[in-house]
Parts: sequence; structure tokens; C-alpha cells
Amino acid sequence: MNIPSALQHVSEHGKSQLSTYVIEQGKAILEIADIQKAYQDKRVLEHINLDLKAGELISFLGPSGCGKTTLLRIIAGLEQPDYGKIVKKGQDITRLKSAKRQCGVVFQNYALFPNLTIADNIAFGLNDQKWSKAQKAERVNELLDLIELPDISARYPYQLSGGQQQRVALARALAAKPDLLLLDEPLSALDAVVRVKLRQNIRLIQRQLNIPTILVTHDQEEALSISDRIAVMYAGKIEQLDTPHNIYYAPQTRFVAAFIGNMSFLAGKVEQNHTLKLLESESVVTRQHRMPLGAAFEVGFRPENATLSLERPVDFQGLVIKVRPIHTEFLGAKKRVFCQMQTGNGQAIDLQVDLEHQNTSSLNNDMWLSVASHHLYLFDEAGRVRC
Ligand SMILES: Nc1ncnc2c1ncn2[C@@H]1O[C@H](COP(=O)(O)OP(=O)(O)OP(=O)(O)O)[C@@H](O)[C@H]1O
Repeated sequence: MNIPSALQHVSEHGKSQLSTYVIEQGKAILEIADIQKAYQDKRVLEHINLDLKAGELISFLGPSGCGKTTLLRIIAGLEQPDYGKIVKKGQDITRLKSAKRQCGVVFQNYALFPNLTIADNIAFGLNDQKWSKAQKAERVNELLDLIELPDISARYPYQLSGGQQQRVALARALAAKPDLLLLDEPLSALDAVVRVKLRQNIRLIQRQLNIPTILVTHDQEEALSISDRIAVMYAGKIEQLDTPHNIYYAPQTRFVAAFIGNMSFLAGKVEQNHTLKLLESESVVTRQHRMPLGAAFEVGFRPENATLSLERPVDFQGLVIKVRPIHTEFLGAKKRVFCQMQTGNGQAIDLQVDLEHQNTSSLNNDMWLSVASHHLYLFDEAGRVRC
């Protein structure tokens, strides 16, 4: 994954200092309180709590089947929760019909009517309302300008590219001036280049209209690059709701750390307050933590924070282990080196290191992998971060 450039400037992990999230103090437009849902005894959503502020874009990000779409459909009124409450602008809308919720929804598969012109497709969302013909035409033109496709009103969907169709779907969702925009994987059917361009368009339009928006996606680069906050979901729960910066640099759980970007893990037991014994008998020096002596842990690091050297670093505070580089992958500005650490029982642990300027011809069979203690993440047995 490419880490979006806005996230690349911090040298050590910790809470965001560069955060661009300025909506924090804003008023909640949408409040989701303790939403729960099961299908035939299978729990799909558990105790979901969330607030969406005015003008904010939150992404639901997580692996397939974690409940993202179900949660979005509950917010849209297309699905009923078993328990919990949804409040929009102070009104309890949990049992309100979908059509009355004033939500604009865009789905993955453009869902345009093939037999209607683009103008009629966009105006379709206005049919329930008391818009005169002239008002409708004016609104359609306004929206075509907004999506920067002013000359296509007489065309039919089949005459447009996938990206253009999705912009029309967005215009249709915005036609009736909803106060909430819900986007369900709107970009996943498009090719990579169009996807990047369109996600920027969506973000620009969303900011221009200042419309609170929820985006469902399984694409972490997409979520990191355009969201104010991301709800990382796993098995029906929100693991962490935070800014993209903190999701990447300050993951609160092992799942988030492993799911966003890359992280290598090594297991061990707490030996002293700062010194932990890896199961492979090496020690690692971490920052302050509050784990009991003897407790099992995993230490994690990101590939960009690890270094390879021929000589063992001396007086080094952190993790130092002997590894064998196995192969490298070219990633443009950097190379990823896949290493293995041999365990006492003949097994190998896979670890990854990114080299930016180092010449990979200097790689040797036996090298030292080191990570400074302030770049190490410590997870307890329950997968919660401890430092
Ligand atoms: N109508 C339904 N009846 C029964 N099970 C359902 C129904 N809708 C969803 N599920 C199940 O609920 C779980 C969550 O589904 P959901 O579509 O919300 O996940 P998702 O995170 O959006 O996944 P994906 O990224 O694959 O779309 C899945 O196990 C799915 O099979």
C-alpha cells in the first residue's frame, strides 16, 4: 500500500501532532448509539457507537464480512437494527422509512436507469418532491456543473464511462439536497487511475457542500487519503475510530496495526519493566509499559522503521535480532526486504524491512535487524496496545 503523502512526515509513533482533523469540536449531525444486529443467530454488528460531525467524512474500513455495508444500510433505513438508536439532527430516525431520512445514497454499481437520459436520471430523485419543471431543470444543470460534466444531459448511461456514470450517480444522490451522504464502495468497480481521480472529486464536492458523509470501503489507501476519521471494523465491532494519522501511527489494537499498512510481530514474555524477553531468547528494550512480569506479549514494528546492518549495532536501545534476507521486492522509491529469523525449533518467523536509499547489493546472508524502542509497538495477549 502507498501511504498517502500527508501521513508520511512523522518520525516516531504517538498521537497525532500533524493532524489536520479540525472537526473534533463540531456538533454531531448523526449519532449512532449501541447498534446491534444479527442474521439467523449470527451476530453481525455488536455495540456500535459513532458520531458524525457537520461536514465530516468518516470511512468504514474493514475486511469482507465485518459488517460495513449492514451498518450503512441501517443508517440509510434499508435494514432495521435489533437494538440501538440512530439520531439525526436531534431526531430519532431508527424506525423512520428510508425515503423520509433525507440521505443521498451511492452504491458500487452505478444503478442508473439505462432507458433514461442523464438529466432524467438525476431528476429522478426529485420526483417525490414539489419541484416545478423549471426548478428541476435548473437543479439538474447545477449538479452537472458540480460534477464537471455540463454537456451530457441528453446522453444515456451507456454512452458514459464507468467514472462518469458514478459521478452522475453522485449527482442524483445529491439532487434533493440531502443532509447526509452515504457511499457504499462507490469506486470499487473502477480502474485504479479513475478511482484515484474520482475519490479526489468526491472529497472536493463533499467539502464544497460541507455535507456529512459516510464512505464504506475495503481500500485502506482510499480511506487514509480522503477521510477526516476512519472507523476500522472487524467482526462486527469498531476496533478504532480515529484520524487517518492516528490509525496508522497510533493503532490501538493488533488488528488495526496489522490491517493498516504492514507490521511484523515477534512474541515474548515480560522480563523486567523495560526489558522483554523474546521467545527466541533475545531481549528487547521498550518504552514504559504497565504489563505484569511473566505476561505474554507481541512486539511489532513497521518496515520503514527497521534497519539492516552487517555489524551488530552497539549501545542500541530497542530490538536487535539476527535475520536472513530471503528476497526483495521493488516498490518504486524503496525496496522491501523479506527476512527470516530462525527459531530454536527450526521454524522461521517472517519479518519485513523497507530500504530507501541503501543498496540492496550489500545484503548478506546474515544481517542484524534493528528497530529503535520508540518505533516499537507492544501488544498484550488480548491484542491491545501497551506502548
Ligand atoms: N440479508 C442477510 N442475511 C443473512 N446474512 C447477511 C445478510 N446481509 C449480510 N449478511 C452477513 O452479515 C455479515 C456482514 O455483511 P456485510 O455485507 O455488512 O459485510 P461487509 O463488511 O460490507 O463485507 P463486504 O466488504 O464483503 O461487502 C456477513 O457475514 C454477511 O454474510
